[in-house]
Amino acid sequence: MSTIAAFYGGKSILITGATGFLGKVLMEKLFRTSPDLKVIYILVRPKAGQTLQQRVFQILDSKLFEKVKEVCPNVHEKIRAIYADLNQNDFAISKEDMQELLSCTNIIFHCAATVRFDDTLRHAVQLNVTATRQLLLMASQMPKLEAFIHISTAYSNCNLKHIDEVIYPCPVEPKKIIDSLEWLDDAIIDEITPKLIRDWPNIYTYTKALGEMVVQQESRNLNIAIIRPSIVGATWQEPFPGWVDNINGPNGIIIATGKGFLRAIKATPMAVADVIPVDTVVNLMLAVGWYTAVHRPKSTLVYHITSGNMNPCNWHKMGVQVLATFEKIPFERPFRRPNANFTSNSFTSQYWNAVSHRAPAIIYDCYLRLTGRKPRMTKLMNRLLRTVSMLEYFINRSWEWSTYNTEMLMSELSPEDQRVFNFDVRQLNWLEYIENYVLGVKKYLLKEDMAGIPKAKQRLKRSCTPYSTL
Ligand SMILES: CCCCCCCCCCCCCCCCCCCCCC(=O)SCCNC(=O)CCNC(=O)[C@H](O)C(C)(C)COP(=O)(O)OP(=O)(O)OC[C@H]1O[C@@H](n2cnc3c(N)ncnc32)[C@H](O)[C@@H]1OP(=O)(O)O
Ligand SMILES: NC(=O)C1=CN([C@@H]2O[C@H](COP(=O)(O)OP(=O)(O)OC[C@H]3O[C@@H](n4cnc5c(N)ncnc54)[C@H](OP(=O)(O)O)[C@@H]3O)[C@@H](O)[C@H]2O)C=CC1
Repeated sequence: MSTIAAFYGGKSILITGATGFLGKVLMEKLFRTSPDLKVIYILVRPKAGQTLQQRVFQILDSKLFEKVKEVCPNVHEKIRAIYADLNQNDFAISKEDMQELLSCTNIIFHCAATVRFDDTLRHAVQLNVTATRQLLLMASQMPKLEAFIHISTAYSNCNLKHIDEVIYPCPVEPKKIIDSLEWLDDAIIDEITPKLIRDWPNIYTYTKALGEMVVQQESRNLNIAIIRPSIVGATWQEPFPGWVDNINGPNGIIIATGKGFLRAIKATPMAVADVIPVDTVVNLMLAVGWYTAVHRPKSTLVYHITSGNMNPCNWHKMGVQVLATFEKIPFERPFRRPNANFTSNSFTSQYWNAVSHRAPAIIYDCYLRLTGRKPRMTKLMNRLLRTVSMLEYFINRSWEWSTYNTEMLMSELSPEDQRVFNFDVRQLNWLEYIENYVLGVKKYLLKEDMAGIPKAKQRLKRSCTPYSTL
């Protein structure tokens, strides 16, 4: 029997961000490996016209949770959705719910965050910094709390080239920023933002760094650990390969390339593509939860969960394999035949943007106008190019993350735990992983029918010019 799985048995676990990409995979694994856990509290807000219960049912009824229903048939009874908005004071949690959380919680996994690169500083600080402080305050009032696991990002210190498993100080104290945001108006905040974030590439990474500082400052006597994943990608193995559910990170680029919109990307082909499968991250999170609670390290340990130093893949290798997979498993109704290149030169990149992106979009919009339809390709292309430009920072650089704590933890696990909670990325076969990833994007994100593959292949063979069937 796995020691880690047994540890979570009978426990009350609080998860923030449970409706997000990482949070869902975390819940799935917890229920599947520790079906005798007591309860998972999830802090949820109503969204897109759905109540909390509807959101929970939608998650539990998804393909991701199919295996869970076999091992934990009463899973619905073990999830307790608590109304909460992390943007508000006290998270707008009712008194009764708060009382229950404070008196029962054993473990906290804090995953909620805004991951948008272009969020406003006010909103990003509220969610990634102030809410973390608030949650730590709650945690300090939980008599049964055994561990608080904070999810950060490997890029919280991406202004450095070599990053150790330590919390780095930020130039401005988080408290000062939180306080000043209370009285500064939005126009002034916009003006000072570039000066505040200095050499961080965006507000997201900057506020995640501030969030870590808050964890360090407000840790009191809590048992805390920080986990820093790099670019979180589709599942590698569990519960099945290739599961993804949002367009963040590489996912949107894979779609845009597979649909033939994106033909050139400004990237350094030999830079490390530090993608890490989401199930690998979740396995580490659960191992860290156990280790932190049971071994109670004296200080807050930081764990990097990255692939570059143990099993590196570069953007060239990834790109070639993505394109090769499109030949085998094409996406339906592409704008053009998928065919993309990386260019590391700004001038060439601008040339391709004009010739291969903007010009075809303008021509296609003319065609739509002439046929009495509403033009939309130029707008779509401009948004896509804006998105790609925001990701460029991460695909034109390599970082070195030390992984002593992660390796130490691996060596602490029993052979059974190393198998059930495998986070040894050295075992990852990139070519196989990337193929499953692209297939997962087609199946779970685009929701395309696999039965259409032969027809899509035939069309691909015939095509070399834009399709008009978009
Ligand atoms: C040989 C060549 C072969 C080539 C083949 C290809 C090979 C594969 C190579 C892969 C290289 C991968 C590089 C990954 C680097 C990731 C680094 C992450 C590092 C940090 C990791 C973290 O620690 S943390 C999580 C990261 N956090 C995000 O990753 C959020 C980013 N994101 C946003 O901050 C917002 O998205 C932003 C952008 C403001 C737009 O915002 P926005 O207001 O315009 O609105 P939306 O977000 O709603 O998106 C509006 C439209 O952009 C489309 N779109 C959105 N994302 C997209 C995306 N990634 N790629 C494409 N298209 C995307 C979407 O499909 C919509 O299309 P539509 O208009 O048709 O609806
Ligand atoms: N994905 C990645 O590549 C990486 C992610 N990370 C970190 O992992 C964590 C999880 O990221 P990921 O799952 O990808 O992100 P998602 O955007 O998929 O999920 C974010 C979660 O936070 C919740 N949330 C956001 N705002 C609020 C709010 N006001 N009140 C309550 N809940 C809120 C969302 O709820 P709702 O569904 O209601 O919006 C959602 O559950 C984050 O801390 C992120 O920084 C780190 C490295 C890479």
